[in-house]
Amino acid sequence: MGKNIVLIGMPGVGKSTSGVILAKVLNYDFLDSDLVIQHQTGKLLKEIIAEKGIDGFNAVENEINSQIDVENTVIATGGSVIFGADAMAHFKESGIVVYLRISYDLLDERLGDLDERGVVHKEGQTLRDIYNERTALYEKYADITVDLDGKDVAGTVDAVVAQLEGK
Ligand SMILES: Nc1ncnc2c1ncn2[C@@H]1O[C@H](COP(=O)(O)OP(=O)(O)O)[C@@H](O)[C@H]1O
Ligand SMILES: O=C(O)C1=C[C@@H](OP(=O)(O)O)[C@@H](O)[C@H](O)C1
Ligand SMILES: [Mg+2]
Repeated sequence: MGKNIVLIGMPGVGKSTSGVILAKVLNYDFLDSDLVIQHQTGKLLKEIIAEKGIDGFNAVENEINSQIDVENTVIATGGSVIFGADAMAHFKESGIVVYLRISYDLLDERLGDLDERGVVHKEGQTLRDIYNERTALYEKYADITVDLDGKDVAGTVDAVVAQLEGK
């Protein structure tokens, strides 16, 4: 079975944008797990968040990601997937987990309004809080970490390919 390449990282780092190009370069398939969630539930992510709240969304995200059954596929996950222990265990087993890391300052510049963007967070959490809480989890699950600061999409893809070759 050909292992998947599973992209994790903060929203706005380019998991979806760079992921599809990475798939072309590697001659892999591409899957955006946010779209799988929307397809399976028949709802937009923001509708699920509005209806079920953050914990409810994370539960749906965890369950659907745990059941993704593909191979030789670049999977762009949603930024909050790391809150789902089952999903991450599944991805660790069936893929190489690649953490696309961005500095806090660049993320702050890149992300617009957190609510508009649908970033799941608790009431009152700042971007700094979210960044710190998630960084520990991204690091915990990463097989490979690629630093994105100063890289455009092509540079990101090249850096991921180079690190995968070393694996
Ligand atoms: N390396 C990059 N440099 C600058 N902008 C980028 C880069 N990667 C992605 N973007 C832009 O950031 C936005 C969010 O990218 P997206 O792929 O949706 O991120 P994610 O899936 O990680 O949330 C898009 O507008 C995209 O064009
Ligand atoms: O990080 C987050 O809280 C989220 C990121 C989104 O995906 P991207 O990381 O692709 O933007 C999407 O799953 C949802 O809006 C929640
Ligand atoms: Mg995405």
